[in-house]
Amino acid sequence: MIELTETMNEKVVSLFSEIEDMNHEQVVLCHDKETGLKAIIAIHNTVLGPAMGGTRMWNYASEQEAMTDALRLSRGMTLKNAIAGLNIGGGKAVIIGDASKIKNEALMRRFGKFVHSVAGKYYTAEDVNMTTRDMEYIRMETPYVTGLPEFMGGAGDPSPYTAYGVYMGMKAAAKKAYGSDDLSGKKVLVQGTGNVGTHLIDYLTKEGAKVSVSDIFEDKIKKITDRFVVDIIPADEVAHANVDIYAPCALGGTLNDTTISQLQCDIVAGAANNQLLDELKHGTQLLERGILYAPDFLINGGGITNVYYEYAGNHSRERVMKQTELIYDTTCRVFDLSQQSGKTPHEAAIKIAEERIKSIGNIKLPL
Ligand SMILES: NC(=O)c1ccc[n+]([C@@H]2O[C@H](COP(=O)([O-])OP(=O)(O)OC[C@H]3O[C@@H](n4cnc5c(N)ncnc54)[C@H](O)[C@@H]3O)[C@@H](O)[C@H]2O)c1
Repeated sequence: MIELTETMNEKVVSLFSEIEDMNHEQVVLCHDKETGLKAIIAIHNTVLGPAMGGTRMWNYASEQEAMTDALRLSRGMTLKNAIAGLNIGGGKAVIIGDASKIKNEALMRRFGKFVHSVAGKYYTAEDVNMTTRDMEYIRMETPYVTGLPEFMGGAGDPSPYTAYGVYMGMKAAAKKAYGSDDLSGKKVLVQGTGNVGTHLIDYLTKEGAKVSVSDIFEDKIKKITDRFVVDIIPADEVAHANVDIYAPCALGGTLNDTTISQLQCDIVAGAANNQLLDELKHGTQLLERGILYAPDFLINGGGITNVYYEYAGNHSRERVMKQTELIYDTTCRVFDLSQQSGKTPHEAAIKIAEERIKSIGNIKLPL
C-alpha cells in the first residue's frame, strides 16, 4: 500500500469537496500509458436516464483545470437535458492534450473502452476538437456513443437544430421585452459566425432583422458576406455595439465585469455555453441593468435534442424540430417565473430543470 503524504491527503479531500459541491454521482479517471490517454468521465446525474454529453479534447493548463471543466460541463448537461424535456441525465468527458498532436485511432479506441467500462451509464458524442470520425473509432469499442455520421445511422450535424432553438428563445425574449416576437427591423448582433451562427443569421435575415456579425477570422466573415446582407463589427467593439439583441455564438464568459456595464442591448440570447462568467453575480448584474438574458443552457438545447433521438432510435428531422420549438414556451415560462420570484432567468431555469429531475425521480421509486 502507498502511504499518503499530507499534501496527497489534502488533494484527495479537495477533489471530493468539489464533487460534493456540485453533487456528482461518479467521476472516472482514465489513463493509458501506451496511447498517452488521460481523460476524465464526469457523470453528474442519471435520475432521468443515462448521462449524456460530448467529449472535449483540450490542452488544459493543469489537471485541476481539466477536472473543473469536466465537473462544470457535466452539471450543465444535467440542467440542459432536464429542461429540454429529454429522458437523459448529464455527463461530460474531457481528454487532456493537444488534439492536433496526440489524437489518433488508438487513443480514441482506448477512450472508447473506458466509455464502455461504465456500462451505459454514460453516452458520449462530439464536443470541441472531436469529429464524427472520432465517434466512429469510439463505436468500434462501445455502443454507448452518439453523434455518429449519417451513413452509420447517426443524426448528423446538430448545429441547425441548435440555431433553431436559439432563434425560438430569442423570439420569446423579444415577446417579453417588446410585446411582440416579430424580429423584423430589430438590430441583432451575432458574435461568432461558425456552424450555429451561420444558421442563426439565415433565420434572422429571412425574418427581416438588421443583422450585424463579428468573428476573429476574416474567412469566416467572408463566407457570411458572400451569402447575406450584414454589417460587420470588429471583435473588440462587440460589447458596446448599438444593437437591440446580442447573440453570443462564439465562446463562453462574454458576460462579465468588463462587458456588462458597456452593453447597449435589451436582450442577450445566443448559443455559446457558459456565457455568464459567474452565474449568480453576472446574471444579477444583467437583471439590475434591465437586460433580458435568455439562459444559454435552455435555448441552445436543440443540438442535444437531435442527439437524443439518435440514441432513442426514433430520429426524424420533424420530431427534433417540433421538440426544439418548445424552447419558445419554456423561455416564456422562465421569464415569468423570474419576474414573479425576483430571481434571475438563469436561476429560474435551474429551478425548472431541478424540479423536473425531482418529480420524475420520485415516480421512479418502487411502489
Ligand atoms: N454546435 C452545436 O450544436 C452547439 C450546441 C450547443 C452549444 N454550442 C455552443 O455554441 C457556440 C458556437 O458553436 P459552433 O458549433 O458554431 O462553433 P464554431 O467553432 O463552428 O464557431 C465558433 C465561431 O466563433 C468564432 N470566434 C471565436 N472567438 C471569437 C471571438 N472572440 N469573437 C468573435 N468570434 C469568435 C470562431 O472563429 C468561429 O467562427 C460554442 O460556444 C458551442 O459550445 C454549440
